[in-house]
Amino acid sequence: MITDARVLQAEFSPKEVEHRDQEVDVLSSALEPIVAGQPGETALIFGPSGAGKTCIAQFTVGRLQEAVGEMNQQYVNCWQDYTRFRVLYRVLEGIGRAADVHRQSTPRDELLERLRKYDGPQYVVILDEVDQLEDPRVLYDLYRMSNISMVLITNREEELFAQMDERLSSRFGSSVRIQFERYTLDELVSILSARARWGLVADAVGRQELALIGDAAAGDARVAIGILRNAAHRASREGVDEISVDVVHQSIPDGKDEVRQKTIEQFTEHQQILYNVLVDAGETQPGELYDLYCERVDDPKTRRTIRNYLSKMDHYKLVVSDGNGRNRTYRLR
Ligand SMILES: Nc1ncnc2c1ncn2[C@@H]1O[C@H](COP(=O)(O)OP(=O)(O)OP(=O)(O)O)[C@@H](O)[C@H]1O
Repeated sequence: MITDARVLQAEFSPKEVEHRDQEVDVLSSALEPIVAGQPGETALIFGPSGAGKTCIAQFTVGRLQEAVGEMNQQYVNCWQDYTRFRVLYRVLEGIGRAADVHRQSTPRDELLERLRKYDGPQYVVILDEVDQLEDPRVLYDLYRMSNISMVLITNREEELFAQMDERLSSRFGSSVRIQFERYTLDELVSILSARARWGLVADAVGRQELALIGDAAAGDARVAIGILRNAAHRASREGVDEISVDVVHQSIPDGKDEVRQKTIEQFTEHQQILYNVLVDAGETQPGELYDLYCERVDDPKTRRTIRNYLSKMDHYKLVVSDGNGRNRTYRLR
């Protein structure tokens, strides 16, 4: 049944992308000056979870690198690398200048100085989940570097700008904006068909089954691929060569659950604690949640940081079992 398991993984970066020609074109135009050795315009990509923002950014920057030849690129997930220091570290890492940096002892100014001295080829930095930065001033640090271009990705534009002071928002207010919408059912079906073609035996799944998966995924390609992956494994276990409607129905809860579980596994310690507070407390107001969270940690993050974490969990529509076999989505705002 499965001929290439990698293409059914969420992390897989496809060589061909479906249905985002316009978004690819706008981002390519923003970065076009790089072809002539100049920095590109800052691009700001926003839209809901699973709409292909990361995939399209990586695809477009990858394609540009192939065309330009000499160009550097780095992907930073600000959900994981959320401090100013860690972002600068990752940016230096992308040009091979971070090997001797020590988290405890190297001063941040030293990192900035190294970046300022960078005079190599044009360098594109993709900052994903950029609204999760603890200190958005790092965007200004990067903005001032001569050979660096930025692609910023966030779920909601307002959340990013709400954290910026006037200087930052006026700098980034003129970024090239690219809005991503949820995928339609037909679009999800063609994304899934491509994955089935690359990763499953011929005729393993029909259009009707793919449409069922797409419908359950409600516009989110990550969830759709997760359900397909589960269905393929289930069919393999059952020793059949075809994914039936029944198999799809049985795979929907597991597929969704796996995506949720993966998201939770990526949480930092404080996000994990907050998530556990949420699970234990059920439907609660954000203010109460903050107090409950503070009771469980010695060094609480600020209210603003916790609000950011909550809004992220909300975007991921984290569904938690209430222990009675029912699932419920916690309302966070
Ligand atoms: N147009 C597309 N063609 C092929 N695969 C796609 C496309 N869009 C998304 N995918 C796949 O769907 C999955 C989710 O996409 P992606 O991570 O880009 O979503 P996102 O919008 O960045 O979501 P989030 O906000 O949750 O990070 C990935 O496995 C990606 O490869």
